[in-house]
Order: sequence, then C-alpha cells, then structure tokens
Amino acid sequence: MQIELLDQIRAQNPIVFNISNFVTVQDVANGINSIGASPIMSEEIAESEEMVAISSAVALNLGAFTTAQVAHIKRVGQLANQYKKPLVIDPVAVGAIKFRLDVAEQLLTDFQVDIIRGNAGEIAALAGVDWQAKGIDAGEGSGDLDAIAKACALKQHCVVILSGPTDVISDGKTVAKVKNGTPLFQLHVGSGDMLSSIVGAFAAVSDNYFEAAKAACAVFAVAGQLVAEELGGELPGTFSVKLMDKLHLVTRQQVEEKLREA
Ligand SMILES: Nc1ncnc2c1ncn2[C@@H]1O[C@H](COP(=O)(O)OP(=O)(O)OP(=O)(O)O)[C@@H](O)[C@H]1O
Ligand SMILES: Cc1ncsc1CCO
Ligand SMILES: [Mg+2]
Repeated sequence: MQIELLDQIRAQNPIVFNISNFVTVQDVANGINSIGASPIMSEEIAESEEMVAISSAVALNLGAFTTAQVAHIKRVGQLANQYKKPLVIDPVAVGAIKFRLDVAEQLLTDFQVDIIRGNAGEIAALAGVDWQAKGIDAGEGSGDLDAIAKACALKQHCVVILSGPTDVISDGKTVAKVKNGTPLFQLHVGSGDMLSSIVGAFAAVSDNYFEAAKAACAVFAVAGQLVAEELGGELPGTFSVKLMDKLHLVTRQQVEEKLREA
C-alpha cells in the first residue's frame, strides 16, 4: 500500500477543487486542509475553467444539488476531462432517490470519472444491483460487496470505492480491502463526503488511481480508528473535532502499523 502518498500530499499541498454540498462543506474544506492539501469551493459556473485549470484534482459531491447546479457539475466534469485532472464523484443517496440516480447516470455519460466513492447502497444503485438504501446511509442488502464494487467499476470504467465497516476498492479487475475504521464515523454526517474529497487529494499526487484510492481509504480509516481508541466512548461531537486534528497529525508510520488490508 502506497501510504507514502500522504507525505507527498503534505510536500506538494495540491489544490483540490470541490463542488460540495451545503450540509458538509465546512468539514470537507477542513478535512482537505488538515490532511495537507488545499481546498477551494465554488458555486459559480462562470469561473469553472479557471478553477479547474489551477487545480490538481476535482471532487464532485452530488449531496444536495439544484437543477442549476447540475449544469455547473456537468461543465466542471467536462473541463476536468479536458484538462486531464483526476476526477472523483460522490453519488450521495442515489440508492434512495430515483431522481438522483437519473441525474448521476446522465452525468456519468457526460464526462468520464476516475474514481467513484459511495456507500454500499449508492454503489449498488450505480451497478444496477438490488439493494435497500436508506437516505444518505448504506441501508440493507444481501449482495456480495466485492462483486458489486467490481461490477460498478466495470460498468463505469473507473476505480470504485465502496465504503463501510470494510472499504472495498476495485478497478474492475482486482478487489482490495481496508478493514480499519470505527463505527463512530457513522455518527458524524459527512464522513463519506470528507473521504471522497481526500481521495481527490491522493489522486492529485499519483497517476495510479487504484493505489491513490486505497491509500486514501487507509489513512482516513486509521485516523478515525486512532481517535476512537483515544476517545474511550461514543462522543460524536468530540470525535469530529479530534478527527480533524488526527488527519493533520497522523503519520505514515502510524498508518502502516495499524493497517489491516486484504
Ligand atoms: N461500521 C463502521 N466501522 C468502521 N468504519 C466505518 C463504519 N462505517 C463507516 N466507516 C468508515 O466511515 C467512512 C465513511 O464511509 P461511509 O460508508 O460511512 O460513508 P457515507 O455513508 O457516504 O457517509 P456520509 O453520508 O456521512 O457522508 C469510511 O472511512 C468508512 O471506512
Ligand atoms: C444529510 C445530507 N443530506 C444531503 S447531503 C447530506 C450530507 C451527507 O452527504
Ligand atoms: Mg455519503
């Protein structure tokens, strides 16, 4: 696992351009900043080209878009392709809301993404697999998560991260797993949004998006796990503050020591 990408982020401080959602935008910006990259957000389509041009990666979050914002997301995605910038998408709640699935599927034909990061409900929906998603949460399903991640990667021609108690990462050929983490992530709304944008930071410093995705999942999950071990209780508010601290302080050595991969 290429955990050294963490040090490269901190050395290079790459700009990650995000179209975020209004619920978690602050956590996403601070998460990128804490890990060692440089966030920038925008809601203005007229500045799309300049934004993409200065960025080393682009992360598109579909968490709470309006119809006008869909046009913005489409333009930014197409520009990311044109400027050859790594492109990550977070298809929030596409497993629960048909309208969102339709929009996401259209966007995935408007431009080519490099990495999709979603929970089981979201990735199953994009793979066309039956699953009972619950709002922004993964929900319930009986499918094989490895097969679903792989099928989604093959269908969308990209790397897929299916996050959850175990993160399942696939490029359509191989499946890798990160078994670290803590259930406390589920008590902080936007843990997934933070991970998706941090995946952008890792993709900014590596041309190998499968490796970038794996390293991002490992660093984020281990950071949360270290906080949980120090916390000694179910404290969602404290967890989110200390997670931000840990994203800044966690070292390559700590991640490598704690890492449980498959
Ligand atoms: N039960 C769990 N145990 C350990 N780690 C978990 C658990 N659930 C989620 N995680 C971790 O939480 C992070 C976010 O993943 P998750 O699948 O919860 O995203 P999400 O559903 O999109 O979240 P959100 O909607 O809050 O943004 C990942 O790093 C994942 O590994
Ligand atoms: C709660 C919520 N609703 C739309 S987006 C969002 C944050 C998680 O993505
Ligand atoms: Mg999510």
